[in-house]
Amino acid sequence: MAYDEYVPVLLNCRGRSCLIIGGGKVAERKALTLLNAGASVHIVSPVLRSEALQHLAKSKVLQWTDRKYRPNDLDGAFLVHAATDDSQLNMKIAEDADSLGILANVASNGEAGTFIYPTVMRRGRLTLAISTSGAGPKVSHDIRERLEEQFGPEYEDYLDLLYRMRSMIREEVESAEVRRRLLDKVYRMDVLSEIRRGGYVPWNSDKIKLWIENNQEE
Ligand SMILES: C[C@@]1(CC(=O)O)c2cc3[nH]c(cc4nc(cc5[nH]c(cc(n2)[C@H]1CCC(=O)O)[C@@](C)(CC(=O)O)[C@@H]5CCC(=O)O)C(CC(=O)O)=C4CCC(=O)O)c(CCC(=O)O)c3CC(=O)O
Ligand SMILES: NC(=O)C1=CN([C@@H]2O[C@H](COP(=O)(O)OP(=O)(O)OC[C@H]3O[C@@H](n4cnc5c(N)ncnc54)[C@H](O)[C@@H]3O)[C@@H](O)[C@H]2O)C=CC1
Repeated sequence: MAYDEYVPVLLNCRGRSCLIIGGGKVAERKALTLLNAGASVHIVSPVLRSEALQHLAKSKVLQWTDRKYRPNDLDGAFLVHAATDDSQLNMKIAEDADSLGILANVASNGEAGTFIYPTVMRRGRLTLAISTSGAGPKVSHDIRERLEEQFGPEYEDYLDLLYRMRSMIREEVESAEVRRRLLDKVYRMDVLSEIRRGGYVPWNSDKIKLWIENNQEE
């Protein structure tokens, strides 16, 4: 059967205005994802059925407008979640958003929106995102659990070091050829095993600088 092939991207939502219509279980899950990413979250819903959302609204971690959806709620939004328990309304919200060029996720019918969520596993900067393109999110969940065993917490320290080394090489080494040589060596370093064995001490800037100086030759 034909289906849409989604384009996987990682969105930077920090400081961006993200709207959620509805205040139930799905709204809660999406709000927490967005808040963790530093987004500015606005919920429009006559009631907040989720207790977590009630606390977040009370403490002003997110903005709550306690009434039903109106089309002008979309003004200025970067993206919107149509997460009410009224699937006709969710479709209408997605249409309104699309006509304004605003990204829309539809909880009751993923295919009607412009984006869907994968299930996500994080290890610091490592993000593994798994999706069945709407076939059955439980399968994505089960695959994530298997990957969690395969990719341990050591990736966080490892990618932190990799990030700092790559940044410093890009900043400090002018020759593209030397940069390439250094990066080859960085990727070949077996820091992961060292972290797994225990006793790894995160490298400071001096140690990274010294390593860069000493590894420029073939
Ligand atoms: C298309 C998509 C759109 C989107 O939400 O972006 C979508 C749509 C729908 N989900 C439905 C049901 C459930 N969704 C979950 C859970 C998750 N759903 C997520 C993503 C997606 N769900 C996108 C596709 C992702 C993919 O294909 O991989 C996860 C991965 C991420 C997240 O939500 O953050 C998160 C798991 C996090 C984790 O545990 O790892 C559970 C389980 C639970 O609640 O615990 C159930 C009940 C069990 C069941 O029905 O399978 C229904 C039917 C509603 C109805 O019956 O009315 C629809 C509507 C439809 O199918 O179109
Ligand atoms: N995408 C996903 O992962 C999942 C999607 N679903 C679907 O998502 C829908 C929502 O699920 P839940 O969050 O569990 O529902 P829920 O019943 O917990 O919450 C629905 C919320 O929508 C609000 N609402 C109703 N009419 C509104 C309006 N006119 N304007 C603004 N808000 C309005 C209600 O006040 C309530 O806060 C379900 O109907 C189901 O089809 C369900 C489970 C998972």
